[in-house]
Amino acid sequence: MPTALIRRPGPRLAEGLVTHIERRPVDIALAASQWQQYVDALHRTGWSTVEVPPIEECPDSVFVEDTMVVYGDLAVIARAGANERRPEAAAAEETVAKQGYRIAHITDPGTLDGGDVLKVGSTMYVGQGGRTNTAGVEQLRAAFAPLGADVRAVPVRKVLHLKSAVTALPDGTVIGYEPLVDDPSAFDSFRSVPEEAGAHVVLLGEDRLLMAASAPRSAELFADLGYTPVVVDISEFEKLEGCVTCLSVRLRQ
Ligand SMILES: NC(=O)NCCC[C@H](N)C(=O)O
Repeated sequence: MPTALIRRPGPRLAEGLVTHIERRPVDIALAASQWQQYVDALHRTGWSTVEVPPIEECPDSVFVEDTMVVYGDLAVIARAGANERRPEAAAAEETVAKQGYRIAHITDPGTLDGGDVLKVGSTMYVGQGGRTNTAGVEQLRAAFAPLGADVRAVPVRKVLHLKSAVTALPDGTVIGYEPLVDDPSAFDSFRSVPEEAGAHVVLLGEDRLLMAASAPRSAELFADLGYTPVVVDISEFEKLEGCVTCLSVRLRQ
């Protein structure tokens, strides 16, 4: 059974960072119930989950994907591009180490957020220009090249993270809402979707795609392509520039 790391939202969630959008009030109780529904969707589709212990002082800690990049048997622990988020990494590292992963670190002067890394087979696209810097990309390449990964930097300026702009379908097609993709030609294959949140899918296996309720037309498009959308409402996390990908770290091996 595949496993996903998750991290329960804390009481300060509403104070999470916003960079590219206007701040809107977050309903904490609704966020808690949406988080539970996200976790339930993982369980329903055959995933087991492991909780990283919550860290109450960090409002953005629920976005656990940003703390690491996992490929093969190695977890590279990120060094967040936003100072406020750096304390999130330690407990995430302990949790993934307990799952049997070898550990490496992004170190000063490197910065990297897991949300900037999109893996498509052995290609690892890394968004550079926001939270992730050149040194972060180089360190990631040094860590994963020995495992056969081809680490490629791609520009990200219009949105928070690379995976706020693009993710990939099970056949490797990169999908994105074009007005927010800096350079669609950076990807081996690219297909546009009609909504911003339609660019965000988590591959659940067996052609199921976890996606947000805010992208109904994209869900229809994916259903027409033969995929099965599994839809969750994550409105309270979207107010903090979060998407379905960032609420878990999928451990696929
Ligand atoms: N991987 C992601 O998309 N993470 C979302 C992080 C949102 C959070 N408010 C932040 O600005 O860091």
